[in-house]
Amino acid sequence: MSEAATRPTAHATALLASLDPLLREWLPRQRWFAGKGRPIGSFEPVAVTELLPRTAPSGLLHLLLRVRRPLVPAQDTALEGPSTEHTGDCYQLLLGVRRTLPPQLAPALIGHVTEGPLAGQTVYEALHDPRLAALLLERLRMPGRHGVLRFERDMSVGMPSGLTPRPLAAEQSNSSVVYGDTFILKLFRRVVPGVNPDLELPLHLARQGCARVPAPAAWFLAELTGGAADAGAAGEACGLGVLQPFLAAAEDGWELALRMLGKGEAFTGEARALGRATAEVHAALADALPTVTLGRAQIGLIADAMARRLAAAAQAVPALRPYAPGLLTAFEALADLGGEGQSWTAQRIHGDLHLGQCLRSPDGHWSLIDFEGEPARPLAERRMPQPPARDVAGMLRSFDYAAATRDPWAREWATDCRAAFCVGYADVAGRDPRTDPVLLRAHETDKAVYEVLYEARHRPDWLPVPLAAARRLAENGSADAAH
Ligand SMILES: Nc1ncnc2c1ncn2[C@@H]1O[C@H](COP(=O)(O)OP(=O)(O)O)[C@@H](O)[C@H]1O
Ligand SMILES: O=P(O)(O)O[C@H]1O[C@H](CO)[C@@H](O[C@H]2O[C@H](CO)[C@@H](O)[C@H](O)[C@H]2O)[C@H](O)[C@H]1O
Repeated sequence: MSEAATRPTAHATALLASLDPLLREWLPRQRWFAGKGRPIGSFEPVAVTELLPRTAPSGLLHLLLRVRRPLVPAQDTALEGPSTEHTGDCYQLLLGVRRTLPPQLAPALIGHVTEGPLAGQTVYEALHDPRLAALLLERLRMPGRHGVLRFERDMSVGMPSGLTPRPLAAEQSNSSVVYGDTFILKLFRRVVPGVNPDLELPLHLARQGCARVPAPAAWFLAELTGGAADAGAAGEACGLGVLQPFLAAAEDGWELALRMLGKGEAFTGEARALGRATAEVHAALADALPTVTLGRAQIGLIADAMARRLAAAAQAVPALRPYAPGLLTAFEALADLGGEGQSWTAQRIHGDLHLGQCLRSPDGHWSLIDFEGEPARPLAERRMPQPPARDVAGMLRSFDYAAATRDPWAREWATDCRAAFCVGYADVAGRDPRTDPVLLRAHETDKAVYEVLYEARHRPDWLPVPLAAARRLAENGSADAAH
């Protein structure tokens, strides 16, 4: 967020000061908070919007909050992602405010305010309060502005009022609420100025008639004027949330894969179908948005960026260091191929494709969700055209992850799924991703490096999974000998 866009009013500053001690304690415990393990320096209000006045029984505060942290050593910054001490990270909070919290809302408690404009009030996670979650849906039903917030919708999609809200239990990078098993609202947590690909790409895909993505029905943004100082985002609104049809009967690919693995059943038929779905989405994105040819210079830049990410990850996670020289050979081989005149096409892609981003309807139809890209990467980077091999590599890694949940590691299962996925991809794209082994290996290596950082940061118990892949990729160039 830019400095100018975020000049706080005296009221917003006082409000935030009264919440300061609560948020300091509560924020680091949230899965979506990227600043774990580093002390919070200061909070600054980027925008405060009262969606419901603080009159009985409850008020609804929408808060965009910048969290600044003190200067830390480079390795910690690598672990944390791209935020800097200068800009900090901006988070979206929806706070309910009540005098007393009814027992059913106890799990949503953030804390009791003792000083300032909110003194004597109890603050809690608004999305857990059916009354406040319903109010948000009502706002989405009626396009228009509310302070800095702008609500928009696709008027061709019917949106009944009165749908019962329930927050989704699985807290991931963001937070979601399901309305009457009809819609799901995804609220972005760590927000940056500019077009959010999780709204942008599904809108384009819907306009292309691509049936692989639930089409956005409504969305909301923040208009923070004042000349944004952040890279490439000047004047662009900041995406805050998207409402999509909820595929109530669908099962996500990760759960399904684990279930089938548990029963000793093959997943190759589904893996092949997933390959086809991915290739269809890629084809639609290539039709809808510009593509570019990657020549020698661009391939060199991609290989350099991968090598830099590896160096940063190895610095942050000591356990990765023994494999770094072997992993680097994947990026050197990519740069060499670029030097030999090899070129590839880059296009907009999903950006963080894994089994958990794929939903299978009971009729066997696969949909893809969550086009936000890797949450830790800068927005401009996430919105750049990239080789589709990046998504393919993401899925190949995911089969490896699923296999790693078994003891002993179900390596053959993963190998079969990886091959089937590539065959399915080729069914639609006309070209098997394995035809470009150097490109695929580089992307798979880059993904495994990303995963090492991700797990170190969010789920240390899972770190052995990408580390084992790093070891295999460093030794023999393939995460589970699928080639
Ligand atoms: N359209 C949908 N229909 C059914 N379930 C969905 C839909 N969109 C998301 N979900 C569920 O919500 C979870 C979180 O959504 P996702 O977009 O991946 O959020 P995050 O960015 O927090 O990971 C998914 O794993 C999936 O189970
Ligand atoms: O929260 P997101 O879904 O946007 O993605 C992040 O979290 C994922 C884990 O929830 C993480 O995925 C990794 O773990 C998965 C198993 O839980 C596995 O299927 C993926 O292959 C693996 O990358 C993802 O990397 C991260 O961006």
